[in-house]
Amino acid sequence: EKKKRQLYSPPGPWPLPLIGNLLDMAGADPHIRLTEMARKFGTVFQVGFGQEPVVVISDIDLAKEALVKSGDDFAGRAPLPTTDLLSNSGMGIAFADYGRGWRVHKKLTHNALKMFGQGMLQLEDKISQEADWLCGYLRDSSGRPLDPYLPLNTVVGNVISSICFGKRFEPEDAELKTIIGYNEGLVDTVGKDGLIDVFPWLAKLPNATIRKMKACLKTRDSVLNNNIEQHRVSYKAGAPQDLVDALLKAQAEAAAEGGRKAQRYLSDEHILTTVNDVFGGGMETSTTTLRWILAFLLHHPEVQAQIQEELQTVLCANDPVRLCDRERLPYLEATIREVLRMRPVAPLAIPHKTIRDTSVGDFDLPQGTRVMFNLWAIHHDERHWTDPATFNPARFLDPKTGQLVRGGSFLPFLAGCRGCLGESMAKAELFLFTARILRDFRLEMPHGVSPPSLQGRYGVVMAPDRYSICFKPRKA
Ligand code: HEM
Repeated sequence: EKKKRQLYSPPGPWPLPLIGNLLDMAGADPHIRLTEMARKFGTVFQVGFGQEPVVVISDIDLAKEALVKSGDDFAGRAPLPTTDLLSNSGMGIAFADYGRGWRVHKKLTHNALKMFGQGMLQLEDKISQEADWLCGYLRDSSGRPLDPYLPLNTVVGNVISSICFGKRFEPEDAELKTIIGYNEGLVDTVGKDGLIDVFPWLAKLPNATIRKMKACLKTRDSVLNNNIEQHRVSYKAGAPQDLVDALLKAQAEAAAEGGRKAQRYLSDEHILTTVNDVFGGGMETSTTTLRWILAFLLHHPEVQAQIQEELQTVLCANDPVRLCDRERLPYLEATIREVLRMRPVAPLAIPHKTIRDTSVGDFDLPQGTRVMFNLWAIHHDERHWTDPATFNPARFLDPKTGQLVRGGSFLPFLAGCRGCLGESMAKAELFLFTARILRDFRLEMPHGVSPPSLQGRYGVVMAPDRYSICFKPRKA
């Protein structure tokens, strides 16, 4: 049916030689500029990052058509200098091109997440344990101003670490601090100095971003290698206890089979890159979303109060909060969704590439086309949302029943075979941590300080600036 229609090349601003549309991109964050361009050129348009044209999709139905209905047509990744450095030239999951290596690692990791947490009570227990620790830590602050960055990073990091390495850390732990430190450094450098990724030859010149990145990667490799080596010693054949065990088991099986799979897809470097993707993909994203949630609640005490009332009505006094309570706490869920809508931590997701000639809407996309999904534009689409710039959790609720409504122009984890690997884990963390914090504490700004800016700094992870909160205990 697609073949019969007349298809066109996506429209877009006229590119200059060499620099393409870089001048059109200047002066604002890329997701904002690209949203403005979509208003002018349409929900599928083309823009030149240097000499490389990129097609930008800014409509929920077309995004779903590309990601879900068109199967794996859009499931490729294009190499970029900074992500190549991060991923040892496309190993692991997030920055690996479509193909057997990506599939092997995504499947192994997906299964390990299922086995060691996700989808099972075990994950809920791990998060609840961390929430106990978190609430204890916040209580110890006795309502004095506290920056939630470190404690949130600790609990989120511990959930991931227990799945990857089978261990957790205290916040003062030197290894945890090193992990948080290099992750922060990588978030600060990957994809940030956009020019390096637009003009790859720049990466070959002396360059502060690349230098910083390489230093972080050196530390990362040594921390992860240490843990992997310890597992090599402790792993009992046949009984994997965590993700690293599961990857080592797959490596041993592939080696026993002979052939080239072990070297081609399951070398030590491959294993390291996958573990890094799970830490990298899971830590800053979830921590940052939790920091956005708290920031919005500081601006909207009425929303905070309504969530607390809902928690009080639905849960009995000292009952633990459980994942199965999500259905009964629709306003809390709606608030989390509203924050994910307004501040998608990855507003342009990760760039995709078409793996064969294909189409989206009325447009023709040859094999190898770079494609970006503009989540910011999709989440702020005025055709779907009234006053998209206004924070209003109730937009996710049916006004008659008060229950959550599905769908909407909303895709914070993307979709399809390239979609976020940690979606259920992230949702469980956002729900349980937020519920526990709000059940135990009233969030207040320190005296005389205004609530944190909701502007956000653009980067691989779009984050609010650091801020402090007074966590006032709600009950003895
Ligand atoms: C609030 C938290 C999170 C958000 C908003 C988020 C969002 C996203 C988005 C938008 C993508 C890009 C998908 C694409 O390009 O199609 C992605 C990919 C990914 N995420 Fe998440 N994520 C979160 C948490 C996590 C967690 C906890 C993990 C760890 C298990 C994780 C692991 C990954 C991986 C490995 C990928 C790459 C998938 C692939 O390329 O096939 N994410 N995530």
